[in-house]
Amino acid sequence: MWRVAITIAGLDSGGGAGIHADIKTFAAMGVHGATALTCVTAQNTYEVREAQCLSPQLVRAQIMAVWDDMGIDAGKTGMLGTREIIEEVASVVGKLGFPLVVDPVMVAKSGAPLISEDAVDVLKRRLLPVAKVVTPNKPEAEKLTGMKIASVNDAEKAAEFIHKEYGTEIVVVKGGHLEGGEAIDVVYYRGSFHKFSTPRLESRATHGTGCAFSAAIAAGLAKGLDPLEAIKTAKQFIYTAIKYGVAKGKGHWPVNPTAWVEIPAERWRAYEELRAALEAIRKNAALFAKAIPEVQSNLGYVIDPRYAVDVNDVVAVPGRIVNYMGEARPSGPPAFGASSHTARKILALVGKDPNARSAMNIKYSPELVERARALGYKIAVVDRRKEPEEAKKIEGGSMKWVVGEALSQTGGTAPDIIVDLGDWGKEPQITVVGRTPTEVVEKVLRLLS
Ligand SMILES: Nc1ncnc2c1ncn2[C@@H]1O[C@H](COP(=O)(O)OP(=O)(O)OP(=O)(O)O)[C@@H](O)[C@H]1O
Ligand SMILES: Cc1ncc(CO)c(N)n1
Repeated sequence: MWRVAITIAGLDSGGGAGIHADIKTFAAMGVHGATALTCVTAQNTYEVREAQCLSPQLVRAQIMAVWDDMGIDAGKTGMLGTREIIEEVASVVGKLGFPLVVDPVMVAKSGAPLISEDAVDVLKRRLLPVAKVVTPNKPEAEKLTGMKIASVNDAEKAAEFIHKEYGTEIVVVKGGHLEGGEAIDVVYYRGSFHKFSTPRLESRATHGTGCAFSAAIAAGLAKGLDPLEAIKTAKQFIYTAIKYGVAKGKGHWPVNPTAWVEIPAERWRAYEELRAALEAIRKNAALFAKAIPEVQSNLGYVIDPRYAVDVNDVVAVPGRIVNYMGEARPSGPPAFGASSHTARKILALVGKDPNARSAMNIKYSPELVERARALGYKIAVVDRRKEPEEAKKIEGGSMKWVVGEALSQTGGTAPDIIVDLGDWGKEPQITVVGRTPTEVVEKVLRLLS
């Protein structure tokens, strides 16, 4: 069943915070997102240049238009801009009664005010009493309580104070601005405290964290989750969104709410692509058997490089592709993290050329190199005997060296094949490179036919 969540918030033209972050979050969390726009900001990752708010009547009309048509299962507020808009929103929400998460946005990450000075009092006295959840960060909680917050203990005191003073049922004091190796959020709910924590990320992508976090809680409430369950999921969600942030802009980079669904989707796509390519090898098993070297073959594929971190993001064949009685055979179904050698080679490749996401090692022979030349393949030849001792010592250093050496011969983009002439105790090999495993398999097939 579809649920509807509404964001009552401002527009950030840079797409990092505000309604963009909220709508992406709603989509990623599987609820239908509706919007009541409050203000437009001309903003990017490092500054707010201009802002203009709509009339309170128009904000109300947007909420009512959604309500009268689809109903609203939960909502959140972000930038509200003026005291008049806050009063209007408090009045509508008080009347309609859907669960509301208030992110008491006061200043942008870049430091610009997003609410007028005289509005804070209206927010406290009018909006917080009709809200189900409020999610202040440290400076906001300080402003709402007049307390100084330097520890988890202080955060607990502030959370309880906010509940008692303004009547919001659930108070989440966020730990993004506190010190320590963990980002700890403190929740006050029905007379008890709860802590939700993740490792603190050293990340530049913190623009829109509060927006996406409160939207994720609202999405959970819209789906009918228990509030603590909604907050717990939102915490995992925001961790992923910060970790895989959008590396764009000169200031605080935008968080990436879609990482939550894009990463699992990417892994599935990569797995399926590899499976299809292995099927093609099976169909030509006798031909491929001729290309299997002593160390055996592997075929790997890395997920979208925006999300690839290590060998666990490369899908390959566990136990490699072997020559069994004259037929090439994967020794098992593909798995992530199944190869070390091939995976590190692909990670080195994709680090230099984002299109070089798949590779397969096959047997070396001068005839195959000749055939590649005849087919017009782009070829790089690497002499391992020239590899500096330092490269050999670093974990994964050899692979980086081979790939660096190869791509320096082909002007920075990956060749179709890398010929590795081998060294003492190292079998010479050919690595066939492509955008997808299917492309790699086709390239190998053409070489062998
Ligand atoms: N560096 C970090 N590593 C891990 N989690 C973080 C980090 N920074 C913030 N968080 C988490 O992200 C969520 C949002 O918190 P934060 O304090 O950043 O909100 P905010 O300051 O209101 O954000 P903004 O105003 O930029 O939208 C919280 O759950 C917080 O613990
Ligand atoms: C429009 C808007 N809403 C909220 C924030 C808080 O991050 C921002 N920077 N811009």
